[in-house]
Amino acid sequence: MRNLSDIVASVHADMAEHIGAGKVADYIPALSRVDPRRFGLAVVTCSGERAQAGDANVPFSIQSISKVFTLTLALERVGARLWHRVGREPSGSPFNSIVQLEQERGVPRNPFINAGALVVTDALLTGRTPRKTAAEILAFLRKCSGDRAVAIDQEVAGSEAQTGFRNASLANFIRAFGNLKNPVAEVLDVYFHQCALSLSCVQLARAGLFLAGDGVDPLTGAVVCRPARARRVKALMMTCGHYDASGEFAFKVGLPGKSGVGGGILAIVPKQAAIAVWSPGLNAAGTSHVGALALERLVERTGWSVF
Ligand SMILES: NC(=O)CC[C@H](N)C(=O)O
Repeated sequence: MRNLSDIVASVHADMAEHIGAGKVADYIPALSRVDPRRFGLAVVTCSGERAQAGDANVPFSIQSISKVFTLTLALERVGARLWHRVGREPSGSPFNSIVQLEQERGVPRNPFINAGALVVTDALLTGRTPRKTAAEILAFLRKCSGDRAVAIDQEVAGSEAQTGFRNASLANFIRAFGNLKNPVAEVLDVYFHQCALSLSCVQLARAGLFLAGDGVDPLTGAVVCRPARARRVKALMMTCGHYDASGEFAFKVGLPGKSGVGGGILAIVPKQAAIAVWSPGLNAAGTSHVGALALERLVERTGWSVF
């Protein structure tokens, strides 16, 4: 393999003709204002090697990528009991779909669709206030990234609340089946704050590195979760991380990944590295168009596909 920095630079160069493609999320002003020509890429390996390109130090809204971290936290807190309340199968439906919830009696298909993420957030909230819960999620991201500067964008959180009618519907529907334990307003409050976490590619790749290290941060030795948990979170990222485009991402990239409508993607190379890419233009499934393409090229050149 060529030098990692050279590969990352070559992927960045190859994206020049694609940058700007896709549709920037426009459901809230703070996202619609983002320049579609932004592109960042960061890689951190388990041996501490780092490479980055473009806007890799510019913070962006990680949105649904936060679901990877809340799932890890909730599993640590409530253990396997969580699986009585949320499934582990791909949904084949868009991230904010409600259709399966009625047929499946309020048990969401998986923790990465919005319905499932709301149940996971509810599990984190039990016994705590929304404020404390959001603060714990933020503290977890700061711990994983090793960066105290990681923050929640309060403007994004506020706009999510003003426009979150779908999420409110999902939460009320789940609550009607008894699968939310806390008041809907509190669950939504925490969920909107976790979606508003703001990290750069460098911070996000670093934060995800414990998943490459089987639950242990390979650079500090800190234990984040048990190896089996890290393996399972990665399995779900592979099968469900991109909603109804998860099969396509596995086919083209071949890594466990999680997308967010802010245009970020976190991808994990088991035992080797964590990668974060950011380009705000989305495909129809809400995954960064150029981000997915950049990962495809990176994996071709590193041989990092798990398949
Ligand atoms: N896919 C996403 O990133 C969705 C997150 C968005 N805030 C929502 O809940 O609708």
